[in-house]
Amino acid sequence: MAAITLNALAHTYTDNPTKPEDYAIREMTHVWEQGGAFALLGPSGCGKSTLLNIISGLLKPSNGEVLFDGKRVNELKPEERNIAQVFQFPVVYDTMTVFDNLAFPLRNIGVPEYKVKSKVYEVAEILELSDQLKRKAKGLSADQKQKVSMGRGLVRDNVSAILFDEPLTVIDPQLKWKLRRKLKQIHEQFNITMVYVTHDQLEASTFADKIAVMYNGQIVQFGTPRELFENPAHTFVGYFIGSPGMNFFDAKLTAKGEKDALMFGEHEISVSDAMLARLKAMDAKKITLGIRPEFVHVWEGKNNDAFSVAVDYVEDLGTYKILSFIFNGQLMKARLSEDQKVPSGQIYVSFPEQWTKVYVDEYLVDLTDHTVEGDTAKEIDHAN
Ligand SMILES: Nc1ncnc2c1ncn2[C@@H]1O[C@H](COP(=O)(O)OP(=O)(O)OP(=O)(O)O)[C@@H](O)[C@H]1O
Repeated sequence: MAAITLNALAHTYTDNPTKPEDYAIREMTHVWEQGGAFALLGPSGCGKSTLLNIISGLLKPSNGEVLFDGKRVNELKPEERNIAQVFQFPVVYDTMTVFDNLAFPLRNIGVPEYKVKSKVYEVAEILELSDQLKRKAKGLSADQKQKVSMGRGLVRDNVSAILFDEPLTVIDPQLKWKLRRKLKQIHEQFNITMVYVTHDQLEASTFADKIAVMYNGQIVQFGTPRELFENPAHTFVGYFIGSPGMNFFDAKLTAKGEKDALMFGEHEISVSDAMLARLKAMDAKKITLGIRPEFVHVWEGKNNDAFSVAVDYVEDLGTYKILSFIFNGQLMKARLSEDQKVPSGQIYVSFPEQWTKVYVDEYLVDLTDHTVEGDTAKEIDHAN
């Protein structure tokens, strides 16, 4: 088991990189603490597999270091790193039995046969493969094969970490939740550092205690599912997490009498005086406001403090409804609870100050005094 540190890490697949876009991984410093269950979440092509392959040693980074428990491992081959990697597609030897597949990594390093046996039985029990041990892997279903792949990662006592690269892709939807729960249980039992790569926010938040959201080769936020939902550090996090994602609209800081105000067209959006002062001090040019549909307040009757907007349509999603409305020419969404009256025509909405997030050049302007970890802290500092 190990803490994994990525120190000023960057990677490019091109020979002569000249611009940030030439990098699949843009310079990042990040720590996966020992024993944690983490997810690496992001859209296709953002660099997730590249990062995982650098950690496991399949890929040599162009710049920076990988450290396990503080020791540099850049020069170590994958097999010397004691990392187990589970890929999208099961890696099993079809002609071998399930027992021999599970035993393979142990026999490979000369573990005595009596120990091999007890370890294989233990792991097979956890993965509910005990009654399959004598079968040839060839006849197994896709999810059973993937369980064998996972089992091969778990048999060794000394693994530093297990890396999962979209391991449930080939699994039937109704079995996915079962395997995900199994992984969680395995994590609790073995206390191994686990990094789980996915582009699915539900998969990430059901598996991980903390999620790293990756975008364009960078980790733009590392936090609990709740932190990502309530306080997205980057507009991409607001957009990518949540269903539907955050509403965004551009705003301008404008002098209004003695004071400054944040305007969306003709409408003044309420933010704290401290925020107005911060934006002025930053001389912010590109200001974006974000509010989640869950936090838009929809008034049942006329409310002079709220904005008058036009209902566009209402989508019924069973236990809740999504209201689409037009505000200042822009389509936005609000989530209505099951018992909330469905409005029509001209209605009133307001944006509670606490949930109206302010972004400058896509990064959150955070006035609270909490410590944010890793890259995000740096980037927020930079934005501030
Ligand atoms: N071997 C390679 N040679 C050149 N470019 C590559 C190579 N592998 C990946 N890339 C590029 O690097 C970027 C990151 O790819 P990567 O596969 O790491 O992303 P990903 O987030 O894992 O995507 P996916 O979920 O689709 O696998 C992409 O632009 C991709 O085209």
